[in-house]
Amino acid sequence: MNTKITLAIQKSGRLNEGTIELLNRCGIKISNGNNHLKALAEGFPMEVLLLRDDDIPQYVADGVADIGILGYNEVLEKGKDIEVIRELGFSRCRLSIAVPRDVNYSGRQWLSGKRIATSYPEILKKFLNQNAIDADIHTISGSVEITPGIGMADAIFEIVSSGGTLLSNNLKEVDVIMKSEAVLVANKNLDEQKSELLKKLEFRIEAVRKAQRNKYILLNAPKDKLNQIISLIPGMKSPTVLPLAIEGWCSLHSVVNEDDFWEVIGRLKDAGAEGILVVPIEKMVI
Ligand SMILES: Nc1ncnc2c1ncn2[C@@H]1O[C@H](COP(=O)(O)OP(=O)(O)OP(=O)(O)O)[C@@H](O)[C@H]1O
Ligand SMILES: O=P(O)(O)OC[C@H]1O[C@H](OP(=O)(O)OP(=O)(O)O)[C@H](O)[C@@H]1O
Ligand SMILES: [Mg+2]
Repeated sequence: MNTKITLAIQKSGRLNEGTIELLNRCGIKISNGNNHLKALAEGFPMEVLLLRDDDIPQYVADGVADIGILGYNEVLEKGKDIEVIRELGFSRCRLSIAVPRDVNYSGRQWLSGKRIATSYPEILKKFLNQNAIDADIHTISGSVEITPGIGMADAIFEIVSSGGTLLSNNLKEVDVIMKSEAVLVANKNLDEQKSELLKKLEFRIEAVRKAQRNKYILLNAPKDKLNQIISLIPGMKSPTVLPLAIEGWCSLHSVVNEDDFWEVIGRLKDAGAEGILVVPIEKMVI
């Protein structure tokens, strides 16, 4: 089968690094860098289009690209008829209302009659409609945070991550409207062969994401505490238990989820575990 799947990714910017890293972890290397609009991938039957992120929804909807990677915020803003396949766990941010630091923001109705600057007018429009707020939307493509300071707007609706840009422009975040992260999207009418390739890519992404969310854990445990310790780290099927050279002790190998990692470590120590080692997992297939 000679079919290739065409993936649209951001040429440069906030998504580019995370996208390339994810592809690399999936065993896919983009060969001729990012100086071209089109690149060939090694390690997967794939062609890559390097675009501005704003254009990706249209390319995917039209079928010029079969699949794409972009921020969920941009998918919502463009409102094209494309399918969101899965979240990818990078370029995490939120879209928030922010106002000058000295404003006494009493609630959403404060926005009534105000001028709000944004690069995401459609998402903002929907939010204002849902809350029955009548406000002026000023659409600009960048540097939204400077607009209140120069008297162009009373509030902004923008991407916030660390909050550093707001801080340096004397603004404060007052309302988080949505959360976003990079997502994999697809054209809704892929033929059978391309759907098959998409499934293979999803399988690789799933293995990488699972590995990122989990850690491999090795520890020594007194045999009389084994059952209690096993219940704390059940692992994929069950932990591996190996005898130690010292009588009455064994070594336990398992997998622990990153989210409850510190809590579990604390409980393992309380239960008598010693010599705890935690190592990253490269890929994880269940
Ligand atoms: N500070 C941030 N932290 C995390 N994610 C972010 C941040 N800023 C933007 N993003 C995410 O990355 C996406 C792309 O952001 P970027 O600033 O590179 O866009 P852009 O300037 O519109 O790029 P392009 O030139 O491709 O149009 C955003 O739509 C958002 O999903
Ligand atoms: O809360 P922070 O961590 O400060 O991040 C938020 C900023 O990041 C993005 O801009 P970016 O830095 O990508 O610059 P851009 O204006 O070129 O998009 C976004 O548009 C915000 O301005
Ligand atoms: Mg853009």
